[in-house]
Amino acid sequence: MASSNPSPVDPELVISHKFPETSFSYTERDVALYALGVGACAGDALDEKELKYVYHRDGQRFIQALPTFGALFPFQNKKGQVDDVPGMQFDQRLLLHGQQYMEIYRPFPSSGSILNKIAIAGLHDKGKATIIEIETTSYIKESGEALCMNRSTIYLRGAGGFSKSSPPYSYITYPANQVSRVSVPKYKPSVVYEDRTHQSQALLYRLSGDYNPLHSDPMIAQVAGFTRPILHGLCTLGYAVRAIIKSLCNGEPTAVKSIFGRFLLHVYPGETLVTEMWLEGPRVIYQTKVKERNRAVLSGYVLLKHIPSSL
Ligand SMILES: CCCCCCC[C@@H](O)CC(=O)SCCNC(=O)CCNC(=O)[C@H](O)C(C)(C)COP(=O)(O)OP(=O)(O)OC[C@H]1O[C@@H](n2cnc3c(N)ncnc32)[C@H](O)[C@@H]1OP(=O)(O)O
Repeated sequence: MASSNPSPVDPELVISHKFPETSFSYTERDVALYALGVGACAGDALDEKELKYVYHRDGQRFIQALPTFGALFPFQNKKGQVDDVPGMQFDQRLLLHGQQYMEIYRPFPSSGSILNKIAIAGLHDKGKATIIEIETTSYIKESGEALCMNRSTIYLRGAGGFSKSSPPYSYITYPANQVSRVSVPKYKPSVVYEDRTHQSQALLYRLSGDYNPLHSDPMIAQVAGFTRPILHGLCTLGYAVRAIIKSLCNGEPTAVKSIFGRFLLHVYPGETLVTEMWLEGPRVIYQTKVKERNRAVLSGYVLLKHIPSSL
């Protein structure tokens, strides 16, 4: 007899899905708009470590892209979003960004044409939620050189419970030890950096390509369980990584090799982000807290190319 309450996820259909390749172009204006969206120069328009992200400082030829600029590339996938995946039924308003992992292979040009190759990298039944992981590898279109890889972990509240047997369904295509939750050290952080987001931060950040109404529409935010629109997870990650580059890498955006972040709790625009950093060789463990609520909202690590000498 057919069930009146069909399973929200058909795992075989989901993991066999093949996304088409997608391409898009960006300009220096996109690079600068993104930097403003993650708070560059917000506290000081003359900031000598950050002006280069938004302006051709001292005759500099190109605006320099922050490494997290590459986290925007998956959002240009017109045909590479979770709602395009057959075999998935979920309420889009309950979707949350759970984790982000990025590998950066070469510095981002200040403008360019990009080709995205997209694949399902994970699917997990968490009972009350389903987690889907989407991996996007981005290439310079003309040369075919790989620029970066983004693996986005998406937490779909209310869409779990599809496993037919125990243990619950879990599938990944990558080494399990590559992305795991970090334990924040018990000892004092090497550096602490504080940044106040603006009330309109999500409204500014969305112009970089993530138009999810959870970040702009008060009614949708309430349906999703929040008192008002929340900040994009990748905006918070952009603040944290910018704080690390400024504090430990003298503002040099090409110092970063890979980035991992787990979104622990939502952030409301206007709140103050306090990022604590622990330097362990070339690896920076970090935790970002919201000062007003004294709650951790993000933790992870950034792997640098070299051990910083600026401390
Ligand atoms: C292609 C690119 C597409 C990208 C789309 C992104 C679109 C964006 O516009 C959307 C956003 O930016 S949303 C804003 C940013 N994200 C957030 O604010 C979420 C913050 N985190 C939370 O609220 C909770 O951690 C919450 C709710 C996520 C989980 O909390 P709980 O329900 O209490 O979970 P819990 O009971 O602790 O754990 C259940 C199982 O889930 C795993 N888990 C928990 N948090 C996770 C997280 N953040 N990421 C991944 N996995 C997570 C737990 O490990 C647990 O699994 P297991 O039992 O196997 O250990």
